[in-house]
Amino acid sequence: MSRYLDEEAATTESSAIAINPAAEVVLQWDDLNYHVKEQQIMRGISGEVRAGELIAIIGSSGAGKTTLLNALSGRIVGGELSGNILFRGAKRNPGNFKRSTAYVQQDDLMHPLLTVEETLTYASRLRLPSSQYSAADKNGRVAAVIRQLRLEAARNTRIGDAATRGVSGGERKRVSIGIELLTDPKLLFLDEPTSGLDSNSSEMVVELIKKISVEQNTATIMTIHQPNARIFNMFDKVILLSQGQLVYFGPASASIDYFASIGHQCPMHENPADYFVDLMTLDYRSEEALAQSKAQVNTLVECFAQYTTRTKPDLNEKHTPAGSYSGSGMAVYQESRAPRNNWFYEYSTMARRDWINALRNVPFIVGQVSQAIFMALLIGFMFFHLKHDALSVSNRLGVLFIICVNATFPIIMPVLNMYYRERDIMIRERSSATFRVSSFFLSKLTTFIPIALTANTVFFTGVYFISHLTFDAGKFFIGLATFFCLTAISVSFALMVGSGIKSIEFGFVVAPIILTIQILFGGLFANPHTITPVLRWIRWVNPVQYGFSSFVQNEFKPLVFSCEEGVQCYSTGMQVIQAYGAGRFTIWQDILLMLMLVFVNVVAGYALLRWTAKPKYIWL
Ligand SMILES: Nc1ncnc2c1ncn2[C@@H]1O[C@H](COP(=O)(O)OP(=O)(O)OP(=O)(O)O)[C@@H](O)[C@H]1O
Repeated sequence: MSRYLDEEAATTESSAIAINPAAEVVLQWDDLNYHVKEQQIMRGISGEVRAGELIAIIGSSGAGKTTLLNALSGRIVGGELSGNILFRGAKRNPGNFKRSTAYVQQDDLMHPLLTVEETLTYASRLRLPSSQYSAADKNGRVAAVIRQLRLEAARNTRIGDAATRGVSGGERKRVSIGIELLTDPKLLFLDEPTSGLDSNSSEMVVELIKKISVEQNTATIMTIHQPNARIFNMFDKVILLSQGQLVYFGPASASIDYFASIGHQCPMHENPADYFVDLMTLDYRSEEALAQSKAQVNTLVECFAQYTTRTKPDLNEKHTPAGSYSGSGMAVYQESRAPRNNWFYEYSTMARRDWINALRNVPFIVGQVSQAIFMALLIGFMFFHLKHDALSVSNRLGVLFIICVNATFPIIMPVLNMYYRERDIMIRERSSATFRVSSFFLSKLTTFIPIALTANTVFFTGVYFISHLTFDAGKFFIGLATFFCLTAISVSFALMVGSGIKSIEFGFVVAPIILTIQILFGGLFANPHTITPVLRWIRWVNPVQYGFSSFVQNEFKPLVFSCEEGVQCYSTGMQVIQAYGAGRFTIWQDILLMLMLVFVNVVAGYALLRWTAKPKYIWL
């Protein structure tokens, strides 16, 4: 089969790269077109990549590099994609394709508080099936990747982020690549692996990618904006794109001769990539310049189209895939499915990682504990040493209500914030089919709830004793149980909002609105029985009301108050309970209903996360 410029290049003396025509064709694509609404973003792109080859997609900004990479890696969302893509000679099956390939995203989304070694170790535990790799094998794989990517010196450095200094940009990129290499993929995609790196780090990263492609016989496709000459020479082949169209696809070493043959001789000392990108870029400085550059791009595209009509690859031609495929080239590729780890192993690995992350998150822990202590002192002294006179009724109600409110905002907002950050990492990890959504969700729940409970026990105990609510062990523990339920509802509510609403900005608008409604209808400001029937249903789903009702009954039931003569006041706690509509359910029923709300939030959060985290990719 002919392959664009391979044959000529392999025989030209100027070709520095030995292209192996016998290497397995790992991915072939033919006549790829992509539109979004009326806009045609990619037009008639064809090509292929072989085992051990490194191909770079080069073009100016907006040329369609990422779109092509996403189409090839099965990550196109929205729009209309047409054409043919074959993986190892057969049509792709999304599950198997994801497991045999790896994709290094442009943004290195990783847990900032883990060290390089920990990051790779947890990734190896989650990605490599325990049925095939023992713990020692997994550690061996991590050690090999650390060596291969020259990360020895940084192995104990934390990844870091904008807030905390960690590894350098180049090391960070190498860790991202390392995570993907753990599974020894047949096909590796990298989106702008050099973006944001200085020239030395960029060269080192591309050199490593090249070495890995050769040593592991991996077919590698990467996008790159404008490589320097040394990087350009490391590519086996390049795909030059302009306006979503192919200007050149063939060996990097043959590109200069090709452009010279169509009248564009690259000057001696100019970087070929810069020269080609300049030729392919539209010039918006004036109308005339734009028309000229458009005409030039059209000519380049036409020249290449004419050149390749003679050598167009035939996608129905069979290759020899390592996996089995049946029938014609259009069969679905069926490489044996990689087994998953069992659920409990996945969950315990993630829970351990989450605990490390949470405990190292000093601002989160300090914030939770210090707000608990501060609020305990503030509220405790605001309602210091409650008496049993008429005035103490409203104070008692006030302190109980504030305890409920303190179990909402101060817990939900930080948990939501942390969850959003982790959810993005999870979506990146899930795009390589690393683990189940259920183990991720439960691991988050079982990390956040104990942390929130510990900090808030300090708050509840402080307020309870400083404000002198009824000193009775039974009452204290019932109050604590009520507070625990409210805390668990808040954590599960934060996870539900974070799972259901993809946009952080929108999530941070919706959550406070719902909380404000819960507080307004919580039972202190309006008697639940007198609320208009149109809004009365809110009480069924309002944890603040169940919590307040439970606290009020627990505190007020046996109390009597001394009323001054001639002044109307509540003389017994039962009168207060009735006046505030707090006795609709018993304390235990309130607690049970709160536990049911936790359950509903957890189930809804899990279902929403499954739905929102499910990639909606278009497949060919
Ligand atoms: N889903 C989409 N909806 C609308 N326009 C899109 C969509 N996807 C891509 N485009 C447009 O298609 C063009 C190519 O985008 P793409 O991201 O592939 O370019 P690129 O070459 O990777 O650019 P850069 O180097 O700046 O990342 C751009 O003009 C972009 O705005």
